[in-house]
Amino acid sequence: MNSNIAIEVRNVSKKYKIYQDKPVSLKERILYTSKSTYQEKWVLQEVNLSVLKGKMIGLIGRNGSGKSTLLKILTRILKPDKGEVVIHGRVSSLLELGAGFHMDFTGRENVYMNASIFGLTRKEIDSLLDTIVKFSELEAYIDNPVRTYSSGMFMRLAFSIAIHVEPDVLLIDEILAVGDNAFQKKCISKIEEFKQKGKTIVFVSHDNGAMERLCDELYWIHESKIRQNGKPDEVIREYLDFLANSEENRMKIEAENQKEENTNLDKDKDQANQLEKRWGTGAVEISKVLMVNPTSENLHVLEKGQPIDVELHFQVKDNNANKLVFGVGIFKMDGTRCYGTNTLIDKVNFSHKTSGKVVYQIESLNLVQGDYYFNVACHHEDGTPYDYITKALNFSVHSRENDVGIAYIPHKWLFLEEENL
Ligand SMILES: Nc1ncnc2c1ncn2[C@@H]1O[C@H](COP(=O)(O)OP(=O)(O)OP(=O)(O)O)[C@@H](O)[C@H]1O
Repeated sequence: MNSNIAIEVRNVSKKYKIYQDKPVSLKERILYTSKSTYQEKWVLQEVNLSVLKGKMIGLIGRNGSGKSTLLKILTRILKPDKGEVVIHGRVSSLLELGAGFHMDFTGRENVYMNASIFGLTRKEIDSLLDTIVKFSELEAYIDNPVRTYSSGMFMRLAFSIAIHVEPDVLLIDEILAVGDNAFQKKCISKIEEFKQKGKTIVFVSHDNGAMERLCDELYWIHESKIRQNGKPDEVIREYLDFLANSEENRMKIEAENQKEENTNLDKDKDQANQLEKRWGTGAVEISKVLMVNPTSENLHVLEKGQPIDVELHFQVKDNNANKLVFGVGIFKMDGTRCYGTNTLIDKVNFSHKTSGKVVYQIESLNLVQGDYYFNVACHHEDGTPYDYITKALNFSVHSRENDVGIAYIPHKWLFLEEENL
């Protein structure tokens, strides 16, 4: 093995046994004494990777793709069924440390127990204890049993031990999912400090932004195999495109199901059900709602900030229908209204009486990542409903940013030195 390599994973495969029809009662246990049936499921297949000393790699992939299993194999909590792993140097794993905690012992006792696993003497731990406790910000709780800790406190202590025992290789699983923002920042700057000291790090996280910023190389694990590895920005782009396509397919299937449901509803005379989705006199009918971009594709998945046209195709069924007002409402899938307006509110005079289409043009779709739907409506100026459709269109917004809430509010940040105030 090249002396610059810290971690080498060669043809590693791992399978789990998935048990079926587990007997639940004592009677069942007695009656079905034969061995339980199980299926074998390969959760890692022929995984190869190597990490140079001083480099930080990240593992990304959807839930259940096998990232944590690989980390457990690196930590030696699990043995691979095939292949081998070679690691040079002392390994500290956040996974192992967390798992190694004794719930009835205090935080302080756990520091001693865990650090001693790494070969530190009592004297060495004595001199490190204050630093470990201070970093974890658990001074007030360090003499309480860890079973009384929240998951955030638990991870803070585990992370603090993991980085202070001076390992050569650090394995971290989802540290950014717990703890508050301030602590996450501290973790990230500690990880950066670690990198500068030439330590090797394997990092698993769903925070693509942090992965792109911190890692030298990413491995995308998909359905138990490495699908791609390389420069973080390239791998993340491919990964997001893949997710957007899967989402597109999911939304298409949902749209198809909804279409089918609507057709069934038309046939069904259950008025109550129909009213929930669609109501109005029918004097004007919204026959089609489409989201299109400048090349006129019918879209379901959009990038945050992209321009988009929403087309409302309508047919005037009754010539007495006049003073038409068209409206749209954008909702999150949980029913939260994000925005709503209509041609009357926007003072757009709509005097046409013939069939056609109304286009609601959005210059920049500033919604944060998530799933949404459109409600659309046509009514008379006096409020007489012609056609109201709930969930006329489902769509997803994808974003490479991690802002939260509903919509992006245009803003900037300014930093002024004290002397300039
Ligand atoms: N002890 C176990 N017994 C059986 N199946 C398991 C066991 N642990 C994990 N699995 C299965 O193995 C697969 C890979 O799990 P793993 O936890 O490695 O995925 P992951 O990529 O880390 O997912 P996540 O992002 O949700 O943490 C999943 O299908 C999971 O259900």
